Amino acid sequence: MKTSGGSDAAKRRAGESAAEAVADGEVVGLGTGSTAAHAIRRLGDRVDAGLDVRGVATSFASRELAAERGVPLLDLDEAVGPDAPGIDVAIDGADQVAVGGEGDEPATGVGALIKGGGAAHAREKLVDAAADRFLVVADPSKEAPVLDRPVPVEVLPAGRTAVAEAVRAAGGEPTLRRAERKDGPVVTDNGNLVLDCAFGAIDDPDTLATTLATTPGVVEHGIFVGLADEVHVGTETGVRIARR
Ligand SMILES: O=C[C@H](O)[C@H](O)[C@H](O)COP(=O)(O)O
Repeated sequence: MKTSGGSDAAKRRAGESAAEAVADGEVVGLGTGSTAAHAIRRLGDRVDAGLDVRGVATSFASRELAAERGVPLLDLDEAVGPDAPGIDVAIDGADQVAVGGEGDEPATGVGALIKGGGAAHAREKLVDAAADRFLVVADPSKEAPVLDRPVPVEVLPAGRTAVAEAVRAAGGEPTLRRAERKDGPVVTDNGNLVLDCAFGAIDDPDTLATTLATTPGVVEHGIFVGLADEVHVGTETGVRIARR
């Protein structure tokens, strides 16, 4: 599983805090990444202790971990739809979270997110957007007043050059994500490629999200606007919770 900056203890506090917010009987979206993994492990512990939940995985990795930890699973197609239970809450990590507050003040509010460092953002957005409540789990290294990390963009393989041109025309610099342990590109769980697109400071995430979403060949981009309800930020000593 991919890991990122920030201490594992802080990630664990964040993930466990969100897992504790899940109620008996709920359907839970299971995010991807090193922070969401802590939430899945804690949910597994709670299932062992008698909690009745069903998880909806956002990736091959989150499905595997949930199965290993004994969390019962539903496919997304079984969870949403006319006679389906729906998704009560999703717990997912982020690569960057726009928050209010200045300097050393505690973060206030939760704005747009950048996700997809693990190339799972397409399925994550499906699940996170379908949930009644979306809890982001993060460590302080993910908080920023303005989003400025490269935006992961999942593209159809045949569209990668055309999308890269469109990204340049929109003021971005695309880089094809390459695999660390094989020669060649990262291939997503959906069989597509990822362009990491650097735009510098993103002052208007909503407009950039629309531009990327309407570019032919883009399967999904990693800007999540207006979806997060809470962010659980694990620190070295505790957890801060900021709400939308
Ligand atoms: O594609 C991966 C996801 O969007 C992750 O939730 C995100 O990259 C954060 O991962 P981590 O908690 O490992 O930093």
